[in-house]
Amino acid sequence: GNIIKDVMTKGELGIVEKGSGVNDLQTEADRSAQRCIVASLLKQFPNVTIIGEEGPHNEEDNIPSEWLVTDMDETVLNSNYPNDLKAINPDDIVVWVDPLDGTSEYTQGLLDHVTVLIGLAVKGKPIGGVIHQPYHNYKTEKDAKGRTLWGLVGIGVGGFVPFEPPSDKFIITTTRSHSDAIVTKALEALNPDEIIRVGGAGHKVMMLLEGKAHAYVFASKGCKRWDTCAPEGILRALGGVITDIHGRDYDYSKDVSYPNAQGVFGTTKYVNHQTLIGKIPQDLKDRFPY
Ligand SMILES: Nc1ncnc2c1ncn2[C@@H]1O[C@H](COP(=O)(O)O)[C@@H](OP(=O)(O)O)[C@H]1O
Ligand SMILES: [Mg+2]
Ligand SMILES: [Mg+2]
Ligand SMILES: [Mg+2]
Repeated sequence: GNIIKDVMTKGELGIVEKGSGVNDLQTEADRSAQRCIVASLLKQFPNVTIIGEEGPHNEEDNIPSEWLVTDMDETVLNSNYPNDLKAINPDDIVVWVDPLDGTSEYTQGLLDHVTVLIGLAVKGKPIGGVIHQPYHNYKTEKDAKGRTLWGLVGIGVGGFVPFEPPSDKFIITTTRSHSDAIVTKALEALNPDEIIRVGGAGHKVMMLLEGKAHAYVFASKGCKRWDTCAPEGILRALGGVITDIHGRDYDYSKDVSYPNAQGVFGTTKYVNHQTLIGKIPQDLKDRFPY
């Protein structure tokens, strides 16, 4: 989070167009934050697979020593772990890293949409994650420090207070910078009372976690596993779920292809996931074949 803020303060974003579509940018903040996260994780967990959005890591990467994060969260470490979590083999773990989620919004100065996502998948299932929001409340609080939300299935969540969304209306959150006719059609089929358009998969799932929306719907193949792993891990710790628009789980094992090519459909536990999936017309679903 500090690296992302430092790059913005210096003002030299070093924007590169990644070329896989409209609004697919990378900045110096994406690159540096990924190097920090990957090097810090590898130092303590050399045997787990780590996959980051900004490409494979270089074993010889010498990051500035002050970037290496070595401390751990005592509240999490002191938790009472369920037995199935105690016996995990490092070979079964994949950490999905999105060093800066909401890059479009970052470059446009919509800074509170930005998050850092570190997701934990075990045997292909997203079971936990961390969402760091470096610019939380930055407009209203002087010296705002950002915040870190976490969740682990079987243990719970921390860093925020879960809220139930309003029971008298139905609110969907979706993309603000990657919309198209199909994305819109899927939203119309669900007939929401309100649509909240914000940047980043992390930010949208925070809307679900904090009761600002009931569902996150994105009928597009634009999101990748690193966008959804961490948010999904936390959402699942609260009884919610993310699937594709057919209602099937994504596989987060190390050998999968990265795109969430059948769309993103996330819900809180307060609405019926399969009932909502059932409202998406079949011809629209057929646009997202396996
Ligand atoms: N058509 C597309 N092409 C490339 N990336 C896309 C995309 N649609 C969504 N994404 C990625 O999915 C994440 C959430 O998108 P959105 O804010 O539109 O909901 C963003 O992650 P990054 O900012 O980490 O790249 C965004 O780039
Ligand atoms: Mg990106
Ligand atoms: Mg992302
Ligand atoms: Mg990113």
